[in-house]
Amino acid sequence: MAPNASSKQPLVVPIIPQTTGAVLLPGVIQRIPVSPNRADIPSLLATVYTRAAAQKSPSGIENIPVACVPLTNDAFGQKSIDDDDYDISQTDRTDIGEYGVRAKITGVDGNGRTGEFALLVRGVSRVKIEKMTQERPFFEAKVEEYTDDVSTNDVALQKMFAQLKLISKELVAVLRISSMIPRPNGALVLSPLIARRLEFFISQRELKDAGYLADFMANLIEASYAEKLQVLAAWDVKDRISKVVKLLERQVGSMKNSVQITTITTTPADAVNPLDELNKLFQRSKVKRPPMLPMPPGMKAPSNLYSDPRNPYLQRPGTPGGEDQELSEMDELEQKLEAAKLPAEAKRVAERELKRLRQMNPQMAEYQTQKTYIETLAEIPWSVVTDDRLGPETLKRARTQLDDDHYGLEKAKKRLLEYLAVLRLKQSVNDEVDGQVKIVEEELESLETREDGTAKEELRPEEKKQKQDCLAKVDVLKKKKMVDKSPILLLVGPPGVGKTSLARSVASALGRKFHRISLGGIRDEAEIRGHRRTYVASLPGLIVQGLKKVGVANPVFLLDEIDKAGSAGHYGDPSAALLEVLDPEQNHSFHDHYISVPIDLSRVLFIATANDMNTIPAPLLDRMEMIYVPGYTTLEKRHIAMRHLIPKQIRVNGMSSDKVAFNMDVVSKIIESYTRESGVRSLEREIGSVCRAKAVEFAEAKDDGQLERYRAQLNVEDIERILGIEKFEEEIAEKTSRPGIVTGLVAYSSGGNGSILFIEVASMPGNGTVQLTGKLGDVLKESVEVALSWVKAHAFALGLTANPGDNVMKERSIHVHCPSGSIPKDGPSSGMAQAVALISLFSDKAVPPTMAMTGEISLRGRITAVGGIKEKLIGALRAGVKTVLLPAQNKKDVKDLPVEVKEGLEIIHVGHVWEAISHIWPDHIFPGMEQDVAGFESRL
Ligand SMILES: Nc1ncnc2c1ncn2[C@@H]1O[C@H](COP(=O)(O)OP(=O)(O)OP(=O)(O)O)[C@@H](O)[C@H]1O
Repeated sequence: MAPNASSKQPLVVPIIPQTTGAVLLPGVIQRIPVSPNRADIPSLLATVYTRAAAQKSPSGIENIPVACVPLTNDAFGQKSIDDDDYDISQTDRTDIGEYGVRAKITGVDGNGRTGEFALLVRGVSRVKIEKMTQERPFFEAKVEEYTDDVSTNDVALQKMFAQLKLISKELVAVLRISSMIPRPNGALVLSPLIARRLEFFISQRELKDAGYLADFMANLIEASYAEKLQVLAAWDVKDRISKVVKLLERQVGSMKNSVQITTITTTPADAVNPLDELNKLFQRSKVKRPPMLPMPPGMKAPSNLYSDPRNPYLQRPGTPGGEDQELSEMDELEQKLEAAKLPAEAKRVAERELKRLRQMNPQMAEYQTQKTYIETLAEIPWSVVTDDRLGPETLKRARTQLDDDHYGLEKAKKRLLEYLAVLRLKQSVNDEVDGQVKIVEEELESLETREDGTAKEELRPEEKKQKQDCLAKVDVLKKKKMVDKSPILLLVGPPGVGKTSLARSVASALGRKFHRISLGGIRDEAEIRGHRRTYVASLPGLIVQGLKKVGVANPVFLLDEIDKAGSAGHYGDPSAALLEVLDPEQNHSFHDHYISVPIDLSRVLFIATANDMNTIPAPLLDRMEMIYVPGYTTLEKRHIAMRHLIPKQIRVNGMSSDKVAFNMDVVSKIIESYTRESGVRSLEREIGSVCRAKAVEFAEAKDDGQLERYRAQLNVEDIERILGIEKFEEEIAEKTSRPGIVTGLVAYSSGGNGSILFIEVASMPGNGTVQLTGKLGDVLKESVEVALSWVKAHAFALGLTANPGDNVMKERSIHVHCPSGSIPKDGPSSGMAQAVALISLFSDKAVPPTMAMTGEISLRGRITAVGGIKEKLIGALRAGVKTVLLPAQNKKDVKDLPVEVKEGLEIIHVGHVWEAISHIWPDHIFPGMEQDVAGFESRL
């Protein structure tokens, strides 16, 4: 016996002598035509049927084994026999070959008109004839059965198997290429789909299937009768593989050389062409004839391959032993669509498109586009949702989550919790309504069923009325349900203040999936809405892509940097598309150009972020609820650093708290000398740099075996050594006090940041003109003029002119400049500072540089309220200001200030310019001040 085969018990089986050069191989289904002069087959069949009936076998004759044995020919030292010449009565046992294949008769295919018929047999395993036990009316013999016994540890076999797979795939590849070449009518081509399936089939085979794959491939290729007999006689798997590989190499070589392939099989004309059958099988068209497709070993071959659920090619995913990938692409798509539970409209479209796809030739370029579209439809989470974790514990859990992740931000957290509370309330109302609906529906059901559980045929009049009442009640209750139109939240604040991470915390507190869509720099509406399918390489928009990615219909979407999305331009208006996304009234039927079926976005919780509200189009802003996330004070930053950023960076950089330790001084040093920002992003970066530097130090000390020299605790000197020279110094320290320079305060709308601003006024000989530089807006220019008018009007009272009638601007011009780069400045809030700067210049008295001021000025010198007090004062404190003059009307804003600011700054409220200058220069006597103030007060 061959080393790679094992024998089983001998068994006695009827023999079907194979004529016409056909050779059945194990795992292959073959159609054996039976000519009228073959008397042996009818009697063989009769016996088989009788045996099957005696066994009461449910699968009929399939259970009765037979053996297909080729007749001997020259290759085996005997004669070659043609089908028509074959006469069983003239055949004796010497004409029957030594080797054959145990087979099952899987069907009988008859032609009622001609009386001809064919047997459908499936090869199971190789057999060797031991002894002929009967010759008439049909041959029967005692045979020994052999099955492949493959050792998976056999290295040589592994190599041969790899080679077999390789050359098999090459054959498919060559077939595929040759199919693309135009050929005469009727010539056989291998469809790309089949080729792919075939490739897949080959690559799926494992070492244990080595012999089976060799048989499979031998059946596919062009080979002479003798060569096929040699394959049949190759009991040893290695021997068989080497024979088949040689045949395959020859086939591939000849195909490569010839462009024209008309047929690749030498099977007789009336036998089934395997390629043809493969095409049919894989396309699953409704062909009548069973294919000559090899079945996996041990697999039952059903008589109808196309409908039998045991057919591996038809098995559904998940069924045991099923090769789901073997399903046709169409089936997979259909199943995907089914699983996606599309809403009615989408379903209609999907079915229509699937139908179109079925009619398309897979070689058409459009085929793939069409397929991708249907796949995208199936991948959109139409109905899949994650459970909102909105129970009694929600608010508590959300609070803890927000507090754990963020320091401070009380107002933002409060607003987010309010939002969650509303969401929960809505849901509990809905749950209650659902409960009531259920009770009414149960009532309805009991009304319509008899006691024995069967449905009543007709209702009594009073029952009919009761039913109508119930239906009306259900209607009313359903209307009571709160539609979950989640408001869109907009988090506005400077960069790095935790807007993104707040949104992330909300998502995790709700147990929803989180997805970030970056809108910065989007100019093309199609990026949000997708491209129409008529465009080449069209894709769905960011929203649909996001839905596909998260795979649920109720995620949290963060629309990051909504203020930086472009407005109407060359490529449509992205903000108009956003409007549709964000409007709770519209977003239950969002329209993506690519998908072109309305998509319900109402269950998505949108949270948008922006740095600057001013650039958000008004209609968009109108749809959102704003939550302001202000910048942090140094104190807050210190806490954030100690509690969140340092532990995070220590972890991220592979250190631990016993290897690197920060203290408050170190953190303050980093905040004050290396960062200047409203948020904490740079701070986090710098802390990261320090951790990395310490990691290097630690690793070096460890490598040198000098761990005792390593110091975990950081000090201020370490910071200077690690982070280099200080990046920022106190701005105020740069300035020495000079007449004509005043420190103003600004809150930049871009970035929500506050800072100080120097107003410089210089005087020069001239004719009373005023020059303004420093990127000043119109309102600011006007406030300079108002300030100048007041100073000119009160020049004498201020002691700037000798006589009441003199013009302070006579023979001089002034130049007002607001340095600090290209930052655009506008707004009236520097009016007071302008007036003070002019007075300082004309009177030659400097204003203390640590004093800053903000306030609008009226023509009569009154100081009125301004906005952005918190940012301005935080900025002022950061810049080293000690005293600030604020309008008296802004007293209420001071209450909300962080303690650190209140304690760090002396805040003086003033109502009039006179009041301001009396605080600035307390020792100076202005000649007309008392009279002017008295006059001013009497006019109030
Ligand atoms: N209050 C805070 N407590 C703890 N960590 C914070 C806090 N604020 C910000 N952070 C941290 O600062 C980093 C930057 O925050 P985030 O990315 O959320 O900023 P952002 O406001 O979204 O900025 P941008 O506008 O630039 O997108 C994150 O690592 C975040 O965890």
